[in-house]
Amino acid sequence: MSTSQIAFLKGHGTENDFVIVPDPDNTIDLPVSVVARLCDRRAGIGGDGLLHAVRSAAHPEAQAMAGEAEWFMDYRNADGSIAEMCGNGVRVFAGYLQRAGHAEEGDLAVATRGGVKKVHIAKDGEITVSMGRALLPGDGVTVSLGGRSWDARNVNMGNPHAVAFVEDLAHAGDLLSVPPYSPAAVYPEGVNIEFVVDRGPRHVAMRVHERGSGETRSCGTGACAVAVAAARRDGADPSETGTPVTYTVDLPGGTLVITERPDGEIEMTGPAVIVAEGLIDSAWLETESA
Ligand SMILES: N[C@@H](CCC[C@H](N)C(=O)O)C(=O)O
Repeated sequence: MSTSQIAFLKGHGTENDFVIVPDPDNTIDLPVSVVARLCDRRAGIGGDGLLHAVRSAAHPEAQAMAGEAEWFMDYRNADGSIAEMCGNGVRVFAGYLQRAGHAEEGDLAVATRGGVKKVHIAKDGEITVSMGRALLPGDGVTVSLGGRSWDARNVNMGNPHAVAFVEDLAHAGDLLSVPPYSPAAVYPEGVNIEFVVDRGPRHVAMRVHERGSGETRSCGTGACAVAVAAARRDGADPSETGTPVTYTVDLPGGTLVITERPDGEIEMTGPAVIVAEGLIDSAWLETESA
């Protein structure tokens, strides 16, 4: 960890919140322990995750994408673990790039561990991300929580999800602070678990327990996984009908609109908000790092 002060921003997308650390040349070392402390809501800045903003050419995991996307979103969960993708994170990352003058309204590309994501920043500030295709491995999955169990759908959006349709979101109770059980054989790297209820035609509501972060108020990849699982449950498959299918997904922190296109591409639209920017105190970093 460098001893000089480190700039940060704080942002959120439908209240899935992030500490953003701009580091164009990839000179800031962010070990697991430092990420976890920065994301700590009492002793640190606080966030569901951290977005390390690095030029693709300067990051070994992103160099191969540098020709397509100038910036790499090096995403970390709140516990410091690395994840392949973060849907809300990509929108907030694009919002940061625009604020910093690295991107303008319109189209841009962002490199992630889940590949290059195409992003559109609209005039009204809403951001649409092409999230790629969902994979739906056929594994039967059971999610258990508080003495109840549900059959769940295994959906991969670059990162793993188990989607359980439940009778009442309250069944997830306060127990979302305790990790729900899901089979390690299907998810050796852990899993994000979504609990879903119907709100109306092609309109659902969900809560999520995120791998590496606990219960969060929103999850973009989770909302995409939920929309695809709901569509298949409802007998809708755009690749068969040639017609896009759109679901509105309500989360505790806001609403995301998810469209699956006939070619399988999933588009997620929602807000991105930059709340603050400042400097991480170097004395705190040195003390805490010691
Ligand atoms: N909140 C994110 C997902 C972040 C990664 C996830 N916790 C994982 O470990 O896969 C989103 O908006 O997609």
